[in-house]
Amino acid sequence: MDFFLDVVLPIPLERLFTYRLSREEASLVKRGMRVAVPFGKSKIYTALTFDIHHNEPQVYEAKEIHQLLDDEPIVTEIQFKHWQWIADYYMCTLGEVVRGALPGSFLLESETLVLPNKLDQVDEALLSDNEFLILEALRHQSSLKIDEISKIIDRKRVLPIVNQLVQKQAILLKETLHEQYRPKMEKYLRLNRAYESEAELERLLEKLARAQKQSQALLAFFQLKSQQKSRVKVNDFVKFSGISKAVIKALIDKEIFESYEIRADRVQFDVNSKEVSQIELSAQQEKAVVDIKGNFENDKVCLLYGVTSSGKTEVYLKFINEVIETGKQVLYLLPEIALTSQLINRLMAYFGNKIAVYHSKYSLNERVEVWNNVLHGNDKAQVIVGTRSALLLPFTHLGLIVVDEEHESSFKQFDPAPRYHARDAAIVLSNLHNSKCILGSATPSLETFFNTKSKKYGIAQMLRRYGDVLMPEIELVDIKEATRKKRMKGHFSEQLLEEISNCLAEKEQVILFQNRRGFAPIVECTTCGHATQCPNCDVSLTYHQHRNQLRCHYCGYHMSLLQSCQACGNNTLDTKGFGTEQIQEELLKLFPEYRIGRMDLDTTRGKYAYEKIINAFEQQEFDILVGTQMVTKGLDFRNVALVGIMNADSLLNFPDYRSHERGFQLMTQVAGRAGRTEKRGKVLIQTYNPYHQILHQVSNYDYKKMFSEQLYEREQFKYPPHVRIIRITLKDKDYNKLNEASDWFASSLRNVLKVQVLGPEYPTVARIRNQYLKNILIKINTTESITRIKNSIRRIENSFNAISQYRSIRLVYDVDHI
Ligand SMILES: Nc1ncnc2c1ncn2[C@@H]1O[C@H](COP(=O)(O)OP(=O)(O)OP(=O)(O)O)[C@@H](O)[C@H]1O
Ligand SMILES: [Zn+2]
Repeated sequence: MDFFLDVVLPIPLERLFTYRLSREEASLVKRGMRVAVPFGKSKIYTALTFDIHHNEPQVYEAKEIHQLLDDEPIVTEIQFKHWQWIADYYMCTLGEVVRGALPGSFLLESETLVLPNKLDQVDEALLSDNEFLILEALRHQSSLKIDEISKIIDRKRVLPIVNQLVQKQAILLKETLHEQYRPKMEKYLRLNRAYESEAELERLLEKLARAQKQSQALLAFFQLKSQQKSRVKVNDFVKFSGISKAVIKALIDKEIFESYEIRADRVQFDVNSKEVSQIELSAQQEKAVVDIKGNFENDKVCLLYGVTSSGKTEVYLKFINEVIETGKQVLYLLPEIALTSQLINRLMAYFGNKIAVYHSKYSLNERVEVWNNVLHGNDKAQVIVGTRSALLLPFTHLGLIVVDEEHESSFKQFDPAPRYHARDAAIVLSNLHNSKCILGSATPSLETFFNTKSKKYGIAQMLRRYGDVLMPEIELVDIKEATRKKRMKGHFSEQLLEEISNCLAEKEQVILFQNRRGFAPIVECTTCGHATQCPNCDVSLTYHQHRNQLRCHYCGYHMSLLQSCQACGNNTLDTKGFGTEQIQEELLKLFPEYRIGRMDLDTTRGKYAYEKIINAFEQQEFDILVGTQMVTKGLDFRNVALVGIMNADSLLNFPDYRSHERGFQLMTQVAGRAGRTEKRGKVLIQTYNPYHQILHQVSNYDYKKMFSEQLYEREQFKYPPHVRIIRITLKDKDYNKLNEASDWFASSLRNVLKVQVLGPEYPTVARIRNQYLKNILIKINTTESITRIKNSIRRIENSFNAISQYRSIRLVYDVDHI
């Protein structure tokens, strides 16, 4: 009897693909292993095995597999179930989920390039013959394809060898080139051991008697060391003593001091582990723990609704601790990579090496390592901290999922497919594992809070800050009046400037929030009104002063700033609106003696740029931090007394049913960064419209009012959580064709579905990278079967694809579009 194997290819194919297996291969294959298979004319793909059977495919000749790549499955049954759910629910293929889930190096293809890494440092004694041959070839050639390697060593089965060489750091795969993981190193200082004894030390001080600065440095070193009772960071030392780096260097050259480096995240662990291994919860936190447990007993997902700085993290820690004591795994999801670094230090202090981190900025190597550790249930990866893709790891016995900042829209993946919501997919995963799930937020999403009202989820609340610190006082500043009376300095009201000065005088720090990056979003001619547009997208170019450039934030197009207007030729170009760069620039003039940092997409491009800025602000190397919404998220700074929101109106005036909810969340979150330790913080919100209801809800911390008002509106106008939304986007370079096609699609939907169909409509930015876009929204009552509707949409899609002139059009489904 013949054996056939169904595999999942990591590409958008609707169906599984079938290959022929030998009897021997069939005895080795288990579901969830990788196989290399030929596909198309000449390509080799890595695919996942799914099913063995005896049914020969009818419409194509089944090819033989190329080779088996694993001895054991690398994907679990639960993962397959979960991924299938994601594919069905979010209307994509299982292959797309697989591609999104597996670390790239699991998916080597015939085209993958292999490059030499640290060839000189490789110990040849540890290489197999084949490994040696490959490295020899790489000494003469800058790169090799997998196929070429196959020829060199004269065998088909090369991927395991390639992986070995990656592990040995002898080679790099092309994708890894951009992603070299460099741990953040911190410089420390210590006294040469030769001077440890008192006698030697005295002799040294005598010797230095004439080098006054050097002996001062030495004394300061001892002072600091006895104060902080731990290792001495070079930066701390400079700040503490005012001793110049030149003097320190002189002492290092004389071999009196020694400098050394430690991986930053490990250091925290070394220092703190003894001091804080015990979690002492406040009464409020204890109560929350009891409430959450109550809900767990009823098998409910539980929302931990706790105001900013109420100490939600410690509550999670308590649960994490209990779960890992039973030997189970924990997944801790965060919306943003930036948040992981602050959190990891905190977690390490409690759980040491049981923590592993997983997100896209980690190298392929490390991701594979974490994958394997999770799969084998190793201690090293008992608690996984990660962003949404961590949800797709091969957990074997998951006991708890924490989704922190559950309201964040970055939990939803936009591009490419699978366009899943990590919070919702986490709840499904937690059900599959029979595990517990906590969602946490100070500003829960309307959906989640609604689910607690309808008793679908449980809720635990913490309405006071930890240590009973008062919530910051929020003041609305009317800048309409001030602008009219010309009493603004740049974009700063008198009140805001005064508060900043007071704060700086007290040696406290300030965060200023502006939701746009760059210098100014529009450069406009005051004579003819022409604004410079992106040639590829329907948006105005943003002015970036630092580079004297106009840039498109959608496609990256840039040009240098023109001297005169392209349309009328007059020298009357002026900027309109403002971004973070302009605020920073104004601050540099207003407060020349202070240090001003900026955190936005432009300053956080490098891999560790994020961490650097956050650390520098933590270490008070900046007095003021200007930022976009990056500064709003869950960061815990100790010394921030004032938060300023430069312009609230821009947050509330988006043409989007969510803009009020989002505005509330953003402002409340950024306000929450102020006054987290003892002294009450202050927040100033500048606005042209101080009567806006959302601003009042923000300044009174009235989440519940916001919730009920918004919920009422959503009910009136039929938006989530009262309906589900599927957004269909059509894309094409041809404007007319797109219009025709999207009309066709929308009217077919209207004919077939008995639900509300809106559009087609152009989005706010109707053309991106020369592709025109049109959206169709489908609103589905929560009582309706969403599966039935998706099936109908698929049938319409099939008819659509049968129309030859529409074939170039791309269709993108976004289920639960947010
Ligand atoms: N039980 C505790 N013992 C000691 N310190 C605590 C305790 N609970 C909270 N804290 C401290 O209070 C501060 C705020 O806690 P945390 O960062 O967990 O707040 P949060 O509720 O997550 O706030 P946000 O929503 O703004 O992120 C932290 O610096 C934390 O170390
Ligand atoms: Zn563009």
